[in-house]
Amino acid sequence: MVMKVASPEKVASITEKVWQRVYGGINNNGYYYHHHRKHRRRCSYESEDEYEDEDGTIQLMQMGAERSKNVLILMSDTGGGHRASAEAIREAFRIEFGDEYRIYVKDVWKEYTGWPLNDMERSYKFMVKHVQLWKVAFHSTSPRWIHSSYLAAIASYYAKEVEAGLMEYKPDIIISVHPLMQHIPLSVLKWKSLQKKVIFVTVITDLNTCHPTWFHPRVNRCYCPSKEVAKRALYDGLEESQIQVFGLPIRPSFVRAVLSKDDLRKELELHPDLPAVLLMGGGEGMGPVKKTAMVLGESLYDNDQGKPIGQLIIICGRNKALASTLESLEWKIPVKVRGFETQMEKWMGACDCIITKAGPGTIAEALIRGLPIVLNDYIPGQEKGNVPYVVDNGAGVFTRSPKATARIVSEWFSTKTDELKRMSENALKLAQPEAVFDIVKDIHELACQRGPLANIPYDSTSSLTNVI
Ligand SMILES: CCCCCCCC/C=C\CCCCCCCC(=O)OC[C@H](CO)OC(=O)CCCCCCCCCCCCCCC
Ligand SMILES: O=c1ccn([C@@H]2O[C@H](COP(=O)(O)OP(=O)(O)O[C@H]3O[C@H](CO)[C@H](O)[C@H](O)[C@H]3O)[C@@H](O)[C@H]2O)c(=O)[nH]1
Repeated sequence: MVMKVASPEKVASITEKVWQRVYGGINNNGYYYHHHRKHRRRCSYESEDEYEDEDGTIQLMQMGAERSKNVLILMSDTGGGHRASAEAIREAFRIEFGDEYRIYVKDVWKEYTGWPLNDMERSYKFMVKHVQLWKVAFHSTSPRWIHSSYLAAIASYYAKEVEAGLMEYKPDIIISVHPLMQHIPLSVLKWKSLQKKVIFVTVITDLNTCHPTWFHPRVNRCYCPSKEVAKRALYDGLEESQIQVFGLPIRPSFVRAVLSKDDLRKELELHPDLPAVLLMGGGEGMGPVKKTAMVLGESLYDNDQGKPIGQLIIICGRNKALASTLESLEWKIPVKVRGFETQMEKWMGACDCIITKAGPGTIAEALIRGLPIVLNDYIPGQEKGNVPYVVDNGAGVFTRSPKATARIVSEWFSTKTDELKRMSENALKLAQPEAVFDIVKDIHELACQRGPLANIPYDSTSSLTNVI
C-alpha cells in the first residue's frame, strides 16, 4: 500500500500531522511517542522524499504511520504452553505499542496443510500418552540431518498450502513459538525471495533440554529463555548476535495486575486462613493428579486435632474426566476442583505452593508468583531438564511418589514453614517477569532497524510453486 500526497512542499507538515495523529508527536530528535507507551522509542524513518513519481507526486512508502505492521505468530496446541506464550506476546505488543502492530496467532499448518502437519495436536497427545514412543521420537529426530531432510521434504510437498497460509496474513514479522515451525516457513520465504524483507524470529518455550528443531541458522533472532538453552543454540551453530536471553514469555496479567492474597481468596471463594496448595498437570491435566489429590486429602487433615491443616485447589485443565471424578469424591479438607481456567494468575496468587508436572509455562508462572514447586512428573526430552532447573536453584523438589508429595506439602504447612519461605524467595530470584516485554521491545528494535516497512510483494501471481 502506498500513500499519495499532492504537493512536495507540504510533505513535511502533512507527514508531521500523520505522525502526530498516529503516534502522538515527534520531538526534535526525530523520536516519537505513542499514547499507549510509557517508554520512548527511536524508530524514525528519514526517507519520505526518496519516493518521487514522474508527475512529482510524493509517495510515502509504507511508513509505519500509514499502516500497522502485521505480525504472524505461528503456534500449535501441542500442550498448552505454546498458545500461552503466543498470547503473552500478543498482549505485550498491545500494551507496549497499541495499534502499531496487528497480531495474528495462528496454527497455519492446521488451517492450510494436510497430514501429518494438520494433525500435530493429536499426534503429540498420543505420543506423550505412550511415553516411550515420545522418548524414541524425540531423541531419534534430534540429529539435524534427520529432522532437516524430513522437514525439507514436507516443505516442498506442502509449499503451495504453506505459502497461501503465510500470505493470507501478509506478515512483516513472523514469530515462531513452536519447535516445528522454523524450517518450513523459512524455506517458503527463501523460495519467495522474501527472506531479507520479512523478519523471522523464534521464541523458545522450553527451559532447558529443548529439541534441536528450535535452532535454525537463518532466523533474525532466537530468544532463549535461559542460559542453558542459549548454550545449546551456540553449540547448534547459531551466532551470538542471533541469540538473546530474556526468559520465557508469560502473560502480562501475571506481572501487571498483582492482587493481594486475601482479596483473591475472597474472590475465588477459598478458605481465608488455611495454607493452600495448587495441584495441576499442564493444559491437558496430565500426570498423577488424581492419586496425589487423594493422598493429600488425608495428609492435610490433622486427625489428633480433628481439623484440616491446609486446603487443596485442583486445576484439571481440559481433562474433563479427571474433573468429574474428583468432584464426585468426599473430602475431609476444603477442596476446590476446577476445569480449564483462564485466569491462572489469580489461582496461583491465592496459593502458597504448587504441585505440577514439569511444564515450562507453569514453572515460569509459579516462579513469578513465588510459589515453591513440587515437580511430580516430566515428559521425556523437552521437560527433563526442567527438573534440575527448579531443584538446583532451590525453588522446589522432585518426586514421582504421591505419598512423598503429600508428606512434603504437609511438612511445609506445619513443621517446615521456614523451608517453604526460603524456597519461595529462591523462586522469586529465578523469575523473569519482564521477559515478554523485553522480547517485544527487541523485535520492535529489529523492525526499526529495517527502516520503513519493506514493500513486500504479497501478490497471488508470483506463486512460489512456479519457482520450485
Ligand atoms: C522418520 C523421521 C521423522 C523425522 C521427523 C522430524 C520432524 C517431524 C515433522 C512433522 C511431523 C509431525 C508429527 C507430529 C508430532 C508432533 C510433535 C509436536 O508437535 O511436539 C510438540 C512438542 C512440544 O509441544 O515438541 C517438542 O518439544 C519437540 C519436537 C520434536 C519433534 C519430534 C517429531 C516427532 C515426529 C515423529 C516421527 C516418528 C519418528 C519415528 C522414529 C523412529
Ligand atoms: O486450566 C488451565 C491449565 C493450564 N493453563 C496454562 O497452560 C499452560 C501450560 O503450559 P506448560 O508449558 O506448563 O505445559 P504443557 O504441557 O501444556 O506444554 C507443552 O508445551 C510446552 C512448551 O511451551 C512444553 O514443550 C511442554 O513440554 C508441552 O507439553 C500454562 O501457561 C498454564 O497456566 C491454563 O491457562 N489453564
